[in-house]
Amino acid sequence: MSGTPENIVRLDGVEKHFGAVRALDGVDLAVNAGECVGLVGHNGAGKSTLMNVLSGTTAPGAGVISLRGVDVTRGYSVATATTAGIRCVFQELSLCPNLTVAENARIMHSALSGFGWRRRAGALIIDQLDRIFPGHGIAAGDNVGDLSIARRQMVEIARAFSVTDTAAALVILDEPTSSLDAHVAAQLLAFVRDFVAAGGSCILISHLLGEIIDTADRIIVMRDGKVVAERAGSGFTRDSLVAAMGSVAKDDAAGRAAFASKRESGAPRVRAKPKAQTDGRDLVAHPGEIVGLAGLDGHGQKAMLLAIMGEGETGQGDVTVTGPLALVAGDRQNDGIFPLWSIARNTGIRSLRALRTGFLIDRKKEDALAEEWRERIGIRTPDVHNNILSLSGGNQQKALFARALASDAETVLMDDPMRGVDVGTKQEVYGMIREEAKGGRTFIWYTTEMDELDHCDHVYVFRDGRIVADLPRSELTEEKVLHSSFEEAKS
Ligand SMILES: Nc1ncnc2c1ncn2[C@@H]1O[C@H](COP(=O)(O)OP(=O)(O)OP(=O)(O)O)[C@@H](O)[C@H]1O
Repeated sequence: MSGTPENIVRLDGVEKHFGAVRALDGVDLAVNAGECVGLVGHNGAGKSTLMNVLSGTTAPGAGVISLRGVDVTRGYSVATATTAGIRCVFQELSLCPNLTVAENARIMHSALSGFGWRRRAGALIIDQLDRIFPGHGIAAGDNVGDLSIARRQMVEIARAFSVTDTAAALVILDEPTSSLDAHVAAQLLAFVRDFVAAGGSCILISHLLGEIIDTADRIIVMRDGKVVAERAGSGFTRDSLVAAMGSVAKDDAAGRAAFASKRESGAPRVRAKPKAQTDGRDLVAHPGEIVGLAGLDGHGQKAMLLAIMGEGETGQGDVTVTGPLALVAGDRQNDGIFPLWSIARNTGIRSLRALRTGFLIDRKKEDALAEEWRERIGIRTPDVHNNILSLSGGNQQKALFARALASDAETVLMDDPMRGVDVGTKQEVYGMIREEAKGGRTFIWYTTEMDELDHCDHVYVFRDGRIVADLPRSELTEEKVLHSSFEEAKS
């Protein structure tokens, strides 16, 4: 059972257990040359673990791995995978933040050694960025730690597709568009189709079912560590995919229609004017409102959220806030989780006052809060005392939501918060946000997903650090948002 030479890679009966958790429970999978395989499944289904096995970073507990028809299970490693041209774009990006873009390219491509390596590494990565993301605005000498998460994602993708001594035979992309805006995501997906047409192979992991259906030749659905469905991409609709995932997702259209948008009057809870704003526009959010921030990524939306969070002290704008705030950070790894702490401590950290007994944090109260939210938001873990890093990416994101929603914040700021969250959970969280807003909570929500703007009472479109459009929900259309996003800001 070691497949045929057409199989770039083939797995038979692969298993991986983490204690009691069966992350992979007998997975069979084959990828051929010249095809894009879509991989979908709920948060914690086992997709990233499967990718880690393929890339050689996780050794399976059982099963057979073969490359081009040859059984390579014994001693399979990162080096074996690299030599075979298997490249990965990880969900939690793997670039070194203290190095430049060119230096990060050098780390992956050992052929870039010797005299003038820095110049050659820079040329290689910039050339690939130009090919995939024309107009990317990234320079070879930029420090990766200074780049936005979207740009870091672009560098990681370009690095995986770059060719030096070994060609990229199979590129595995784990949620590659989750922090890209619609325009840049479309550039990537078009490139993937070209790469596959030229004989390359891709595994595309995503929770954005539309992009999977449009891009993948074949779609594999995982549930609880098993492959539960496999068909040609054209054989699935969004609904049949959701059903195969065993997701509880309901069509949210009814919920959205029933949601009566309103612009409240009276004293706002937040009033904020971006630093670069030269006209009279400002962002206003009243109690009970859901306010959306839109536009192409990197045009001042995150700076606006941080200016509000810092109540103007970041110097990024004029801000007036009343009441406590909480932030669901966009960069989960760097700004969101405390990686050495348990799920319970990560959930409770924004509610310390409520969790105190006397001067001390009451661990029983902290556990009770974490248990309550594990149930409410469906965090998949056998134990809330486990380290936060034992959760899948989407489940870590749910813990960050729980942290903000469980807090006493009257205004919750959300920086593209659905990154990596599965379709079923998203619908539940949308419902929770609407309920909380009905109860008087304010949400200010930056999103790169156009559909999510439909949940907002009011949307501000950003361009070049300024608000360029201000749309009540009744006037909101995708066309208007795109038009404003690309329009030059008037000074
Ligand atoms: N290092 C680890 N220690 C303990 N459990 C782990 C570890 N890595 C993964 N798991 C568990 O294995 C299961 C599968 O996780 P995996 O990250 O593969 O899911 P996923 O399908 O990629 O989810 P997501 O869509 O959220 O990224 C989860 O229950 C997760 O908690």
